[in-house]
Amino acid sequence: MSTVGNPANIFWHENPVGKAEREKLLNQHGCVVWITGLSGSGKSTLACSLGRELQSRGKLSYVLDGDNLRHGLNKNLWFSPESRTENIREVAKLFANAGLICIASLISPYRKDGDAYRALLPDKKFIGRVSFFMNMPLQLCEGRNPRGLYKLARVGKIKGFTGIDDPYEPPLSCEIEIQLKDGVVPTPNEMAGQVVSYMEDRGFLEA
Ligand SMILES: Nc1ncnc2c1ncn2[C@@H]1O[C@H](COP(=O)(O)OS(=O)(=O)O)[C@@H](OP(=O)(O)O)[C@H]1O
Ligand SMILES: Nc1ncnc2c1ncn2[C@@H]1O[C@H](COP(=O)(O)OP(=O)(O)O)[C@@H](O)[C@H]1O
Repeated sequence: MSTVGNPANIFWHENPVGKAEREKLLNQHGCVVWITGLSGSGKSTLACSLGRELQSRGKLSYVLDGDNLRHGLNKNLWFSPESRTENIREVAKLFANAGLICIASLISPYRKDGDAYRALLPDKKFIGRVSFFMNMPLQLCEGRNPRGLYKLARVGKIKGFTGIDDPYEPPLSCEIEIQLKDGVVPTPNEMAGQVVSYMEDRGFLEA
């Protein structure tokens, strides 16, 4: 019997420098800021603005964008339910463990996956997470239509597009929900400010 790929032959190596030491060095807590929402809801915009705000405060963050990962690490994944579940998952946890503020921006359309991410990052004291729901109406996202993908989905040239012929299940619980205020979209700076205040209040920005 072949032993290639047998998990019994794979061993965990403990690193003498632990997360707490890395965090002390960086003076911050490694955590995942999870941003979910429809395509065009503003996830990447918020992620960039938040990254910039944290940088200006001397905090080390890194944006993991669903689109970007699909250019490299996840380039073999497509948009089947299984692939969507696989996308990012463990990578965010690794970044948080490295002591970084990992800003994970991805549609993450299925509720059960959101629950799995929460289970993956269970203890706020060690690997905290802040879930963000960009609760923007489909009509607005579709109207923005930044890469013309909604149009293609509407005429059946892209199959299984989230919000059109594939579901988006809004999360049942999240730390922060971004919504229109009197029909107006908050500015990227306003949104980033909201997350930073949340993180400050909960001590994520100091070790
Ligand atoms: N079928 C289908 N459904 C949804 N989105 C699609 C699809 N095909 C391509 N795209 C583009 O891929 C981006 C979403 O990638 P994600 O990794 O965030 O999606 S997922 O979490 O795995 O569902 C998404 O980018 P964003 O607009 O940045 O969200 C789309 O531009
Ligand atoms: N708060 C905002 N105010 C104004 N325009 C926005 C805002 N957020 C996003 N946009 C615009 O909407 C489009 C889609 O945003 P993007 O961040 O790419 O969404 P997503 O990553 O969810 O697909 C972009 O053209 C962006 O400039």
